[in-house]
Amino acid sequence: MALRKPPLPRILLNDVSCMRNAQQILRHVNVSVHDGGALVLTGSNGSGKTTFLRMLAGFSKPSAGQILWNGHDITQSGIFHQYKLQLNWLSLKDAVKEKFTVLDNVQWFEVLEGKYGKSMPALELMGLGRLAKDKARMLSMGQRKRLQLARLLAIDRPIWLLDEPSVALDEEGVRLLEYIIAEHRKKGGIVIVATHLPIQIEDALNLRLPPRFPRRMTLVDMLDRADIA
Ligand SMILES: Nc1ncnc2c1ncn2[C@@H]1O[C@H](COP(=O)(O)OP(=O)(O)OP(=O)(O)O)[C@@H](O)[C@H]1O
Repeated sequence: MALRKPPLPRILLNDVSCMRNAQQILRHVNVSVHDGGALVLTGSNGSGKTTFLRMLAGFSKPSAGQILWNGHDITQSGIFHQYKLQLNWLSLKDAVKEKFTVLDNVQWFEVLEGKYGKSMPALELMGLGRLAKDKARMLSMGQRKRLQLARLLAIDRPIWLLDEPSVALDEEGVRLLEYIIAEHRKKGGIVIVATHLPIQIEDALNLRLPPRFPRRMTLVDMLDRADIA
């Protein structure tokens, strides 16, 4: 009887380190995520959670190690082209166009994606249906976050990279976020979340990034030390 090979993880970080501004931010990270999986990144301010997500989004490259998608290094240009079409990125910069209506702010992204018909149901699910025709400048911070989440649903790509997705959401908003994450995972989607606030995500892999090492001493620090001595 032939033994079946275990499936490749969809995403594999193999001994990945990352530098920013000549400082080492991440060191020797090893993580694998399969379809339907979730990874939750926690850690103190400046520990590197956003850096981790940016690297996965291809905005910065690992200084060592590899990020593999379906077993292929995402930094290879042919691979990156396909990989980036799998990603849906949500960050504190919400790219909401204030002069457009709420619906246009979602539909625009959906049309660019070559899709149709999901924007309005997504807004309704996120509790923004009755505001669809209003200008986006009327939205509160929490409503803007709900609009971003509606975009995730309308664009409907398999890998969600979410940087602090629950910031500004009320309790009902957080429950909706948890619901759409769970539903996305049921369809085989992957969710990678950086968060300070608790979000209920069943069977998620938790990665707590260690606090950053102290920055290198500046000339001022050295002079201060010389004063003490
Ligand atoms: N644009 C940048 N250029 C250079 N270095 C940066 C830049 N942004 C952040 N860093 C450095 O990277 C480190 C990690 O930042 P990052 O934003 O990844 O942390 P974080 O864990 O997401 O923090 P927070 O919890 O505050 O959002 C910071 O301490 C900072 O020194």
